[in-house]
Amino acid sequence: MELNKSDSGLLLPRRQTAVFSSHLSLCLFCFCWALFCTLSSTPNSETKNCCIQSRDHSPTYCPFVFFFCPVSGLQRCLRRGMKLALKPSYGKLLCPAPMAVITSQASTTFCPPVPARLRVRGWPFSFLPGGSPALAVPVRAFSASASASEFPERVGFLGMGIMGTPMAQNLIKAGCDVTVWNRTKSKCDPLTSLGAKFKPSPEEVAASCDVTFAMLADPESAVEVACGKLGAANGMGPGKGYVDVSTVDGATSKLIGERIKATGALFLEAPVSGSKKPAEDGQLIFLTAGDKALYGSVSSLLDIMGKSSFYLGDVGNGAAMKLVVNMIMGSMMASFSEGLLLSEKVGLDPNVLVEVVSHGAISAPMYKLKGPSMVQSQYPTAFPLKHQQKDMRLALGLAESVSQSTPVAAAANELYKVAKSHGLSDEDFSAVIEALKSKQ
Ligand SMILES: NC(=O)C1=CN([C@@H]2O[C@H](COP(=O)(O)OP(=O)(O)OC[C@H]3O[C@@H](n4cnc5c(N)ncnc54)[C@H](OP(=O)(O)O)[C@@H]3O)[C@@H](O)[C@H]2O)C=CC1
Ligand SMILES: O=CCCC(=O)O
Repeated sequence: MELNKSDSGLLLPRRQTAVFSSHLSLCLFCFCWALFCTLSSTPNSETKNCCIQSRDHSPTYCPFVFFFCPVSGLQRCLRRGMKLALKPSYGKLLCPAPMAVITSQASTTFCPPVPARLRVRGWPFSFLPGGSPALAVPVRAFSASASASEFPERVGFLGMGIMGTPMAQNLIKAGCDVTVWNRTKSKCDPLTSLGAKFKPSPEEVAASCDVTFAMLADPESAVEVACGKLGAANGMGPGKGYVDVSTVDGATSKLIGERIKATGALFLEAPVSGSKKPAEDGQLIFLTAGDKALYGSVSSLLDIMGKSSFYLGDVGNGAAMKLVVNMIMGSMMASFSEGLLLSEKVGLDPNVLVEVVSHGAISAPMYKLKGPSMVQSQYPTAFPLKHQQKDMRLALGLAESVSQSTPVAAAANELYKVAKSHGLSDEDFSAVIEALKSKQ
């Protein structure tokens, strides 16, 4: 066997020397990387409320992730007593590339949720029975005057549709104690199998939770669930909060808010921008208005479900902002549909049009996401067409209330109505293109 003389004078096999030096280089690289990132990073709004979601990370990697997390200012967050939450995007943003891959891997098998009694406040590690370390989400009690750093203990969620389901799932995965309800009970099954509790009415959910979210189809269902016979308002009271994340008009939101507040509870409207995929990825945008104390109290929950939130003042402003955004989106989609069909009619490849648009000033993620399937007449539902038409109708009502002229949106609304009359209500709203085809 060939031998090398090491610096210390020891004689080592040549292969061992090579292995030793490659390990040494790796350690050196890791150390330099951690040092560089620690020095170069500061806690920002991304890291401020971050916490490690135990289900998203294999415990094998958790300490590894944590080792690198000085990197991201995470240890500094901890030292300052901030809540910790690590989202895959967080990993992608701040960790080196290989880490991004590791941190975005979900591992429910190896990293079970941390039981509340085993969580250690202010320290991210807890030890599960069997000795496997997992990362814990510190949980604190909710109060109406809670600051942004507090975490409501028991969270209710009403409405397990396309949006409500992934939003509630993200809360469960983050370690929240979640209780769910849905008109069609079977849609709660995926949530209860993840650990959620079930209650048979909105009233009972609200009565058993500190804060209750509602994600319902339209103004009628939002009012029914909040103020109806077995509605959430009956279970509300001082020290509780109700957050309506459905897309409704301002008048509906005010009605619900008044009913909730009459019980002594707090109310926040918080409709969301972003569709099915952002809901799954915890990347929604919340447009909130109402009780600011409640906004502060639930901000950590909004951070789990979304990437940003706006506080817009009085109830009605969040609803108005959401309707204006969706009015623009509805018109954009109608116009895009016309463009796709016109390009095809004049002998162009609509796929190339999608590509051209994506390079220019009118580029929008929505076109890139939905264009290719629209060309193939496929409309996998993320945002149901019936909801887009509802939003156009409500936006036109808003415009009417202040005598604002909106002829483009009014024309687009007609197209959505035609699409609905062709049985496309439950297709994605991009199916509005079919209304233009059938006209010809
Ligand atoms: N999908 C999207 O991309 C987005 C949607 N939104 C908005 O979010 C809200 C929900 O959307 P989404 O999840 O897509 O819609 P879905 O149609 O998938 O879900 C609607 C939910 O409302 C419930 N519901 C409907 N009518 C009633 C009623 N009368 N009483 C009780 N519950 C009722 C449904 O219960 P059941 O299961 O029993 O039918 C279901 O839970 C809408 O306001 C929509 O405009 C906002 C942003 C994006
Ligand atoms: O209300 C639906 C919004 C859909 C989106 O923002 O992509």
